Amino acid sequence: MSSAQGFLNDWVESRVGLGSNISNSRNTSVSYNIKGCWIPLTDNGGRRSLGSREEQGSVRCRRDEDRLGWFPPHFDVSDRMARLVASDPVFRKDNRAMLSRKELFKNTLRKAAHAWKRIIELRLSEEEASEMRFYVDEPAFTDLHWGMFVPAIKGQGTEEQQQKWLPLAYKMQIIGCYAQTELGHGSNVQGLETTATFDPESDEFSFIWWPGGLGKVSTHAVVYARLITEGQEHGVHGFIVQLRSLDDHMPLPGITVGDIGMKFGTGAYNTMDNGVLRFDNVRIPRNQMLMRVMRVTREGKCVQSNVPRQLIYGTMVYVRQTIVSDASSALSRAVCIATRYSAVRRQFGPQDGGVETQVIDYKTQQSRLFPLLASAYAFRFVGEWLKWLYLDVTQRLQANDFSTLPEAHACTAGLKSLTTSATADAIEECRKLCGGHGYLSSSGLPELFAVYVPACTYEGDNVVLLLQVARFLMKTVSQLGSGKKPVGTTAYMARAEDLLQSRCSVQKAEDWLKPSVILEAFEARAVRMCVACAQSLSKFQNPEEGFLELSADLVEAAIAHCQLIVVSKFIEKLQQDIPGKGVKQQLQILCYIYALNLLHKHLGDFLSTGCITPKQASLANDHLRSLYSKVRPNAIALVDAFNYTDHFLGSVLGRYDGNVYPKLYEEAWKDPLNDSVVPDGYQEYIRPMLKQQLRNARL
Ligand SMILES: CC/C=C\C/C=C\C/C=C\C/C=C\C/C=C\CCCC(=O)SCCNC(=O)CCNC(=O)[C@H](O)C(C)(C)COP(=O)(O)OP(=O)(O)OC[C@H]1O[C@@H](n2cnc3c(N)ncnc32)[C@H](O)[C@@H]1OP(=O)(O)O
Ligand SMILES: Cc1cc2nc3c(=O)[nH]c(=O)nc-3n(C[C@H](O)[C@H](O)[C@H](O)COP(=O)(O)OP(=O)(O)OC[C@H]3O[C@@H](n4cnc5c(N)ncnc54)[C@H](O)[C@@H]3O)c2cc1C
Repeated sequence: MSSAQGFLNDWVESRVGLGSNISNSRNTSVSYNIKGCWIPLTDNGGRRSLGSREEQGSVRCRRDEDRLGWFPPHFDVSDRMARLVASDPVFRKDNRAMLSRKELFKNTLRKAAHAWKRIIELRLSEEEASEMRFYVDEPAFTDLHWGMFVPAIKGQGTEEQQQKWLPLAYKMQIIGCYAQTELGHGSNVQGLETTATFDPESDEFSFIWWPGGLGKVSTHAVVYARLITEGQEHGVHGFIVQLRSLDDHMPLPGITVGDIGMKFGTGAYNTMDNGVLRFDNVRIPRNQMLMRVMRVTREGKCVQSNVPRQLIYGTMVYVRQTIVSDASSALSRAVCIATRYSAVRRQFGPQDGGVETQVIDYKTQQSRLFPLLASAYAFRFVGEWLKWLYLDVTQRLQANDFSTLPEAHACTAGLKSLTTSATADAIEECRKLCGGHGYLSSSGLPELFAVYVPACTYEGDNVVLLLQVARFLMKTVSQLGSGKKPVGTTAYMARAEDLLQSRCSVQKAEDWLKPSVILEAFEARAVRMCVACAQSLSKFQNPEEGFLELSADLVEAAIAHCQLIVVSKFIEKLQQDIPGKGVKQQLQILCYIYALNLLHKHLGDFLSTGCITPKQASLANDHLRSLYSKVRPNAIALVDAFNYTDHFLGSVLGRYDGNVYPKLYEEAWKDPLNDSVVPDGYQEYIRPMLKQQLRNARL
């Protein structure tokens, strides 16, 4: 097996030198198997050999029986694509922060074109291509083309429209974006001002619009606009619009298009050409309206199909679901950097002058870091479950069963909100966990934060999305007495009466080790917060007014419900058969840490709703502290299990070999400021100043 195919996991004693290794420090050793790779969990000071994983030729072959069947089966694909990208100089990314916007963007185009060439040459499957794009690790127009333009046509186009447009899109003969947001309207999709007016005379639409989309690359867009026919409005629909000539890339007549300018951070999301688009009486053929939900006849009549009109929002549901899995990736990446560096970094230490303490051994470091590690696993599991839920709802929709659509909407909206907010905060926390060096661009964390943080806004502002969850929850509560049994993620509400009365049974710290106890505490908290909101709402004559007035409380209730989903899916995962000695036990510890840390952070909710007593809260905290000690010996193995190459991590602090300090020094010299010893500007500005002071001194 070549180094490009395998995963190095030889754990050997390495030299103990300040900051030159990643190590753990106590004495147990269990085998650990995660994401299909064999990893010995160790804490015997079992340090790994130096040398980045890409460079190593020695590989321990994985055995099939070591695999965790319940992980997505794509480990091999993912591993192969990661190495392919890491070994290709075109995909180099360590110079991004130094490039001007124009250079940066051109380089992104080069990478996208090169990736496409490799995809064709190597005849990569869709899964392989998607993994390759992931490891290239640079936001680009292709994300929107594959992630939104294609799904919009698939989900909202008729069969005939799919047959016409999809082959062109699959072969990249057209490149598309998703143009929905306007200058004045993003969250409020119904309020879009762009109109598509049907003109029966010429069988064409006309548009006036301002979108956020792709400013420099897309030849086509799915544009969302309010449909007007026969002088009447028929809601927002998607329309395929050609923006640029396929010959010379010039905008078509009536179209003004460009980039909206630099965004947050250097490098970061500026590889993406978010754009401005104006239509001035642009005309498109009638059959370019996506007509799965509603058809417009040649005469301009609207014919509603049997699918619910919410399907027009279907692409957003799809993307929100992918964003939850992406949250786990971004979080695990930041946690991998912070954990490895925390094992390398030493500060203070024994009074007798021995070696200083690894900062990972400080309880404060553990209490900040390990809940984030637990969250990375929790989000991975909930992301897998959400993928399943999405596939399930898609299959049902095809069979004209629309019953689970509201739940799918609530789950994707709520979990997108919960996981992206937590991940953005966590990346920043990881930066702080790395002390001063975390602020260096070469730590990889500032760029990761800048690239990631818009996920809290795009694809639905996180608060707006939680309000959607709250609406769904209030509807569920209001139907409790009507005999309609809540199902799926709200099934626990069927036990509302019991949960409103229940008393937590914890008497000693270990009682918090029972999954049923944890689940019940989270269920009781969510139900009580939802019912309290519903009761407050019922006091308003106008429910919409009440909803606005109580929106902050409703958001809290929605968060409680979404956290319950994550906790319960983690617990469900652990009920499955998990091969590998000690693996289940480690995941159980992470599960408890995830849940008990949330409990600790949201203690106000649990205490004020009477779900637990102050004494039980204090026992939970005691227990949480003891769990950190159990994670500590395996912390490095738990982040190695994410199987990230050094190229993908893009962090000097997170290097696999732990060789942080020499590499930090090396990186510093690469900065263009160090190209010359005396800086440009010395003669103009510094020298005259110094001379002036000299003259003044002489005077
Ligand atoms: C080779 C490479 C391969 C692959 C690449 C793969 C993947 C890449 C994937 C993706 C790319 C990822 C990231 C790219 C980065 C950035 C992309 C960002 C793109 C965007 O931002 S696009 C714009 C997104 N915009 C929004 O999200 C707007 C948010 N607003 C809304 O969603 C809605 O307007 C609203 C829900 C907030 C309110 O809408 P409304 O006013 O119409 O709704 P009501 O509150 O009145 O509700 C009416 C009714 O409808 C229900 N509802 C609402 N939304 C949905 C939905 N989405 N699905 C189902 N049902 C929905 C709601 O519950 C109400 O129901 P009720 O029963 O009547 O109560
Ligand atoms: C990097 C990036 C990429 C993007 N890519 C695309 C793309 O490809 N295609 C596309 O069409 N769009 C895209 N967008 C736009 C994005 O989808 C919107 O910005 C997003 O949906 C938020 O809408 P908004 O900007 O109108 O926010 P606003 O709704 O104006 O939000 C502003 C504030 O108002 C609050 N608020 C709004 N409504 C309510 C309410 N009802 N109750 C309480 N509070 C409320 C919000 O919580 C927020 O605090 C992108 C945005 C970014 C940042």
